[in-house]
Amino acid sequence: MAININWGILGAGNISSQFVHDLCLSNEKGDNEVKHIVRSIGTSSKTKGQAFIDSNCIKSNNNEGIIPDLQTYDEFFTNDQIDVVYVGTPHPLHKHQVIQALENNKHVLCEKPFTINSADANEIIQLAKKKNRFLMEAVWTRFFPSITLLKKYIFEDKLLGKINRLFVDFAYDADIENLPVTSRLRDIKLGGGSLLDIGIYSITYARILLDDKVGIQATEFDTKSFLTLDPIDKVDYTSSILMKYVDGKQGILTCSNYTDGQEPFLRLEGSKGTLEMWATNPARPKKFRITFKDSSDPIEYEDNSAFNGFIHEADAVARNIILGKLENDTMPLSETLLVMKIMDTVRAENGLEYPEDKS
Ligand SMILES: NC(=O)C1=CN([C@@H]2O[C@H](COP(=O)(O)OP(=O)(O)OC[C@H]3O[C@@H](n4cnc5c(N)ncnc54)[C@H](OP(=O)(O)O)[C@@H]3O)[C@@H](O)[C@H]2O)C=CC1
Ligand SMILES: O=C1OC[C@@H](O)[C@H](O)[C@H]1O
Repeated sequence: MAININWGILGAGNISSQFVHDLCLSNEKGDNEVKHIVRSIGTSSKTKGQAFIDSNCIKSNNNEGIIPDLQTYDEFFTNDQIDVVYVGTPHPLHKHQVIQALENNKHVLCEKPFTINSADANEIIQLAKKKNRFLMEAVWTRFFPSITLLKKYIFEDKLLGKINRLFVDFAYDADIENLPVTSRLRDIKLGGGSLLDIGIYSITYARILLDDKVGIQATEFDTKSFLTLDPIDKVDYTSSILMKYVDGKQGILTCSNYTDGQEPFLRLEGSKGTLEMWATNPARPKKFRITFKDSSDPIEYEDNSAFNGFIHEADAVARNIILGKLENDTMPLSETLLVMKIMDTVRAENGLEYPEDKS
């Protein structure tokens, strides 16, 4: 079945570029039943928006004959050719922009973290229900083929046996000291710090690999945590979370903006074997190896496709919308709330408050 889906891309920045790259590549290859059409770029600067179109090679021949509109944010939300808005702006803007999109009857795929706290997340989830629109947090990691395969190996085939521990470290040297204080990584008003930006992935891996359930069906767990707050910026650049599930298995989940992490960035230990994962960007699970205690042949997997990996979530969103679904089974809104609540708890334990927490 051919599916056409019309995207509006909000914010002509880094992640929107990477997302749009995959949509255009998919159209160019021509072997996807889903045609992703970029209808509009919502941007604060049309010059920047034009550069975005040029540098990402959005052309009529890879965009179903369409040259996207360049629109101000206000024009963008009332564009009636847009089916679904992709929100690719800094974290604190997400809430208001998701509300604007929903109020204009658009479906929404919103970048992680969905909002700054779970109360705000809940507010927009309720609005999406009221407006009868699809809404999802863009946790692209969950949609990679490697993750589907790993869940089968771990939970159905039980290749690793009984799972005992998971170590995940998302760390890269962001050269914080030399970034302008207005950078979204540093500025508390732009949701700066590591937990909401990259710690969310360490938590996501724990949710994927330590629990075969998702959202409201999740297995019970407990957490303890440490954040180190920068005395000047007042946000965290180092975060450590311990997670313990009711059956005793533990997650040791860390992240840092101060240092490049070691490879493999992830190790899952079971009674029969060990899973390790490698990635230049741990959000993209493109390579893993499972080794066995009984010396049977290891299982190795590597995804060498030219896609960044956003195509998997984009296809899932398009299919859900065409079917009239309001949320996605792989990344339901209750899972967003669950992860947001973990981050609320970690922040409360460590005194990290954003302006949004006070409103
Ligand atoms: N899924 C993933 O792997 C990744 C997700 N992200 C998420 O995407 C979001 C955006 O991150 P990223 O693309 O790196 O950020 P960028 O700063 O590169 O881009 C954000 C864009 O948002 C727009 N914007 C609107 N208001 C502001 C403002 N006050 N300050 C800065 N930008 C503004 C700008 O677009 P314009 O000028 O066109 O209006 C800007 O280019 C974050 O929430 C982040 O967590 C980020 C990286 C990877
Ligand atoms: O989501 C993300 O993944 C990759 C990181 O480099 C980036 O800061 C973050 O937003």
